[in-house]
Amino acid sequence: MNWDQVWIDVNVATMDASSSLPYGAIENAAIAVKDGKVAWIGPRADLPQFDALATPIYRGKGKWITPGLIDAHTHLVFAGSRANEFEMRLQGASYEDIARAGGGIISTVKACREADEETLFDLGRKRLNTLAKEGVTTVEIKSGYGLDTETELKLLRVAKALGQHHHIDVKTTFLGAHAIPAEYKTQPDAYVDLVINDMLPQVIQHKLADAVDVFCEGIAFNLEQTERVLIAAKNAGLAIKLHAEQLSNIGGSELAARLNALSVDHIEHLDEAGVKALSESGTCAVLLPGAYYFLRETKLPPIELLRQYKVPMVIASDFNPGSSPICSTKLMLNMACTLFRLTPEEALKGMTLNAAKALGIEKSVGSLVVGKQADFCLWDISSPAELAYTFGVNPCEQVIKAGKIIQQ
Ligand SMILES: N=CN[C@@H](CCC(=O)O)C(=O)O
Ligand SMILES: [Zn+2]
Repeated sequence: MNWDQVWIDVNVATMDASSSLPYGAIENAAIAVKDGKVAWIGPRADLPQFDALATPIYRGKGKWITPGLIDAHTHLVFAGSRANEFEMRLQGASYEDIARAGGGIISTVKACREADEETLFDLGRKRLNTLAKEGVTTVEIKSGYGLDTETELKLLRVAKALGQHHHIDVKTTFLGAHAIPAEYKTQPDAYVDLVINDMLPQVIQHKLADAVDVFCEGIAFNLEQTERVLIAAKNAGLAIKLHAEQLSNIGGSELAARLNALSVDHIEHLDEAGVKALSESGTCAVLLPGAYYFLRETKLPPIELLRQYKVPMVIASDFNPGSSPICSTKLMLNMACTLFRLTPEEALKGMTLNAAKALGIEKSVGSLVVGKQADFCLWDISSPAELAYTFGVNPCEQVIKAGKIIQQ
């Protein structure tokens, strides 16, 4: 056999959907990589003969390999800070009070309109570096802090550039319909027209987004406005996603399911009819424990129903300055278990295979099987449950992206 690299003496949580074992685990395993892809994976004892003198061999000393982590929901290109709102909330104001008074998303919009691309790029790169240290190999980045054509395009250009200059793969999502900007406060439908007729065509023309998202909520866009944006995106051939049922239930998830969205995100207020709709359409449920924690929400997402209806559950950081200023996948895995009562295996699946599904890239990443991209991490842990169990220690020893060691 002629391989580029081989990892031996490792245990692998493959997250292979066809395995009946927890985590799809193969103990005392080996992985061979060729041309950036997994060329062979299985028990070490079955590893075919290869030219051991000509092939770099990495010995894992019994440590664990998992697929590279995928953070499927972030707003990580932003300027400014909202620590003042954190203080206001500690004095009794709610997230909605602050948003309705012109703070919240709108205050980050002001900072992003003022920031130049270089500044935004530098901020974004530091955040990607932080995620990479914790094993992230793919991240989704949304726009949505511009709310005018120029700034929305600027944020997407920065997100794209980050993907081109960083080892982490970046999937971009156009979220022009994130909030109603002050200039359109009294005419939200005219803002939706702007999103559809001015922003979206330019996003498409410059190939700036893989998907389109809308914040469907009482403080943002109603069902009808949401549907208009999602249909325009679909007609243009883009994938769609939705921020839905975060603070109330206005039926966003059922709409998203009817339109075959890749995912609905937040969904604390989702009911059984909504869960059923997701299950029928194959739409993923993206759970965001960081926002749940930071906003001190009390309504839990319907985890048991999601299990019952076999809706793929995804865990993401939602990293943003307002509702989840937390740039840590490890903490998300932990909170998915402690706050939402997911098992560590469900949480890890939510940041690997199911996260890939939520981005429409599950054919190439998300699990370790022959033919998929060789994106994986070597962790100094004694069982995969430790990834969700500990926080504040970083057991990530090596990150491999498309077969290249990008961090060790
Ligand atoms: N819910 C809407 N959007 C973001 C919040 C962004 C903000 O508060 O800046 C979220 O996913 O939580
Ligand atoms: Zn979000």
